[in-house]
Amino acid sequence: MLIIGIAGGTGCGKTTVVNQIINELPRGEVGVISQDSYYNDLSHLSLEDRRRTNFDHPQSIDFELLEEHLQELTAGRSVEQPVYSFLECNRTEKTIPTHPSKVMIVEGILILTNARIRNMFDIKIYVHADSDERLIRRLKRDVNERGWNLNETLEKYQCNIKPMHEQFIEPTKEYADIIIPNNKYNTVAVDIVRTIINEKLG
Ligand SMILES: Nc1ncnc2c1ncn2[C@@H]1O[C@H](COP(=O)(O)OP(=O)(O)O)[C@@H](O)[C@H]1O
Ligand SMILES: Nc1ccn([C@@H]2O[C@H](COP(=O)(O)O)[C@@H](O)[C@H]2O)c(=O)n1
Repeated sequence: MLIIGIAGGTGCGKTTVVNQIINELPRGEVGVISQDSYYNDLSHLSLEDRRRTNFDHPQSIDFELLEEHLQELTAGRSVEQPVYSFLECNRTEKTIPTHPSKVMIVEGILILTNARIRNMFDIKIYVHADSDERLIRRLKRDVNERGWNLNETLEKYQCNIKPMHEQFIEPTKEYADIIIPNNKYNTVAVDIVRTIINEKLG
């Protein structure tokens, strides 16, 4: 199994790049694991307290479960990937059966911060977009899709998102084998990654 890690700050376009990469590949040959599925279980907290959590700090992620799942998949066994609710700020009771495949893509802002996870990746990719571009995309998404208003999103950006990005996420760019500039849609970079995957799929 070839495991590809795709990191980068919030709104840089990781999900979009992953979808572009897998769009023209044979279904079932490439699996995707999202870091969002591995946010810690916060069922013991009220929704109000969950909404106050710093979701941009590495400690917000259950890296042990992510590592266990990657080990299981590498060993050829299926796992139950948790399903996350951004509106509830918590894991739901649902899971998605995730089966081993020739290529597994793992994407998330913090996935390169954890050395054990990082060392499991055959290829490490960092998607870069300028911070103003990312903030604009993030504002639109949080307000339209994730249940936050404009002021809440700007406050989160100043208190958590920006400082955590500078402290934990941006420095992981140095681990990347490939950096994809994504201020604009980057079809050339996507084609290159797809070519690498196609070679693996044989
Ligand atoms: N290159 C790009 N140019 C303009 N908008 C983009 C680009 N890449 C992604 N987007 C948009 O930005 C938003 C965030 O993208 P997404 O892929 O969800 O980022 P991430 O997964 O890194 O948070 C989405 O609305 C997406 O359509
Ligand atoms: N309940 C939550 C959990 C996380 N977030 C934010 O998601 C961002 C990471 O996801 P991307 O798709 O943007 O990579 C991260 O910056 C968290 O702040 C959230 O808003 N609500």
